[in-house]
Amino acid sequence: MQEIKGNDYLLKTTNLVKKYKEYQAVNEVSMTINKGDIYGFIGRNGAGKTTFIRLVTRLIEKSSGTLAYNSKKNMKMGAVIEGPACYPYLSARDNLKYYAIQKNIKNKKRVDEVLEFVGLDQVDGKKLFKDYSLGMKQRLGIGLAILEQPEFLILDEPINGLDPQGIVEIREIIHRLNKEYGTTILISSHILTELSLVASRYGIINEGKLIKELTKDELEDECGQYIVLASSDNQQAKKILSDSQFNVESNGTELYIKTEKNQMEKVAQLLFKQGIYPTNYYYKEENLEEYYLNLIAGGV
Ligand SMILES: Nc1ncnc2c1ncn2[C@@H]1O[C@H](COP(=O)(O)OP(=O)(O)OP(=O)(O)O)[C@@H](O)[C@H]1O
Repeated sequence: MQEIKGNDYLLKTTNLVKKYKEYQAVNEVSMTINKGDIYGFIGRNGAGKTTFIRLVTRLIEKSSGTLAYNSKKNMKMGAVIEGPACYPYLSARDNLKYYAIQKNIKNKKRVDEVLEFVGLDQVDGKKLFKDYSLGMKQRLGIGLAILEQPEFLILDEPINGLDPQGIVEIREIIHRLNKEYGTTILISSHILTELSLVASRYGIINEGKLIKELTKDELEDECGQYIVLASSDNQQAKKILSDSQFNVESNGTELYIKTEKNQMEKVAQLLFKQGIYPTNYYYKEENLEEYYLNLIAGGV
């Protein structure tokens, strides 16, 4: 686990609980989000992601535990929770202008800056929010959330239902916000492969409990790397490889040899010498999705 130095964290929760009657939607979650993180918050439907996000944005009251921000008294926070909250009969510009007035934003150029930042500056000004594509709606939602240049941005399932192009656009916005403005971002999703392209740290929640927190590097280390082998005699192959100190598991039809890619030749030679011939032989690196499914199943 990455060491958290004194003041590096932005948000720290300790044993945070949200109960609905006897049901613990968030169950003793101790999470740390560091300044500058793009924190990928992973969990399947009903795992407790939105409830946790509503707690940290103080939309709902916690039942117990602590929640601490390490920032100035009035830290600016922006959020898009359960879809963008925009006026359907206003254009992007008018939606932004309306929020700018509400939030008392004096900088007259800010609306144009945001429109450009989220790629909506070229959209026909007569087009209303209700007629936007889902991707445009999400981008405007993010635009509203960043109007005040928040230190912390929370995006709840921002890529749900988007087409590949829409996903790429949101990903670019997230990267730019983090790199150019140093915005700390919490992004929840169950589209794990997509999350793995943006997140620098991960928290995995299941049935209300945070079951794992890890950095991108730690995830790469923990994701399994193995040779997959089917052969003329799997049982004998397993014995030969185990005798040579390889860590081998079998699923009945294939062997999984936990080792590095550069061992492929050695493994093949060991088997050939004993007259065993592969019928299928390849190297596999487990991705975030497979790691997560294994973790949820208690397999890691
Ligand atoms: N206001 C509420 N009253 C009672 N139960 C609730 C309430 N809000 C959420 N829950 C329950 O808490 C659990 C967690 O819900 P939550 O919406 O946080 O999950 P989620 O991970 O965001 O899922 P999804 O991806 O489907 O939005 C669910 O079982 C849900 O039914």
